Amino acid sequence: MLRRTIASLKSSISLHITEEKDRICPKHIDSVITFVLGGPGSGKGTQCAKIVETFGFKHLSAGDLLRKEIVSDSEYGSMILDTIREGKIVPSEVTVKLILRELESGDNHKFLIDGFPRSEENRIAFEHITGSEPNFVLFFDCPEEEMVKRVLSRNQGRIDDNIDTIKKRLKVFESLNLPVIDYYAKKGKLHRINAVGTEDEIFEQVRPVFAACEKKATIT
Ligand SMILES: Nc1ncnc2c1ncn2[C@@H]1O[C@H](COP(=O)(O)OP(=O)(O)OP(=O)(O)O)[C@@H](O)[C@H]1O
Ligand SMILES: Nc1ccn([C@@H]2O[C@H](COP(=O)(O)O)[C@@H](O)[C@H]2O)c(=O)n1
Ligand SMILES: [Mg+2]
Repeated sequence: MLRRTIASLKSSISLHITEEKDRICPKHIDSVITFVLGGPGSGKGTQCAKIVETFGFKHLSAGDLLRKEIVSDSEYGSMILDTIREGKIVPSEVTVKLILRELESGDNHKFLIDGFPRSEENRIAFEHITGSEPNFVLFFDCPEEEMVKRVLSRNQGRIDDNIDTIKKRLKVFESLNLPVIDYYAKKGKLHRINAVGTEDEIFEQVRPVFAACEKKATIT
């Protein structure tokens, strides 16, 4: 059902989704969708790798999908590159389209959507287009100083891993991403994780969230 609706949606997504007909409403969606949020360098990707290994989720990193789009022949490539270099947010329709393509591919129905939604605009676009909400949301809460230290020593050749872009990303995190985190906290969907400590220590806070989700799925 989800696949069919997404397939029909793929051709209809444009940069301005305003019409009712452009929505998909997978009411019977049986997927588990987890949003993974946190500032730059808070450890989202690192912890997602552990969740994949332990709980078999499929990891979709919005940033990775956008970076792949830059190196492909995408019409959006140069716009995405400029946006990432400036630490700003790519228009939601572009990012949601990339996420939907991944949700549609493969057999896995348990998804970690890392680095999304980064703004209320992202959140609303996802809800509007898919007609669905995340089952729960992880927030890796990390002090700025630690995030800056981690990003500057990441050494993966990312164009945004420099002090100027990090400062911009931190401002964007505070102004656009924190309201989304507050939104899910108010909805009772947020799991706040203290992102300071070793990778293993942090994962020991993450593990019970997914263990409870598995238990619930067994019972229902
Ligand atoms: N608990 C930790 N302690 C120290 N370093 C860590 C920890 N977790 C991750 N790192 C390191 O910090 C860097 C950033 O981690 P990661 O890429 O997982 O962050 P992220 O939240 O995905 O960042 P971004 O939003 O920029 O993609 C990496 O080099 C990673 O190895
Ligand atoms: N929802 C998103 C996610 C990311 N971006 C852009 O990509 C950059 C890198 O993202 P990471 O998750 O890999 O840190 C980010 O700074 C944004 O420029 C986006 O626009 N929308
Ligand atoms: Mg990451």
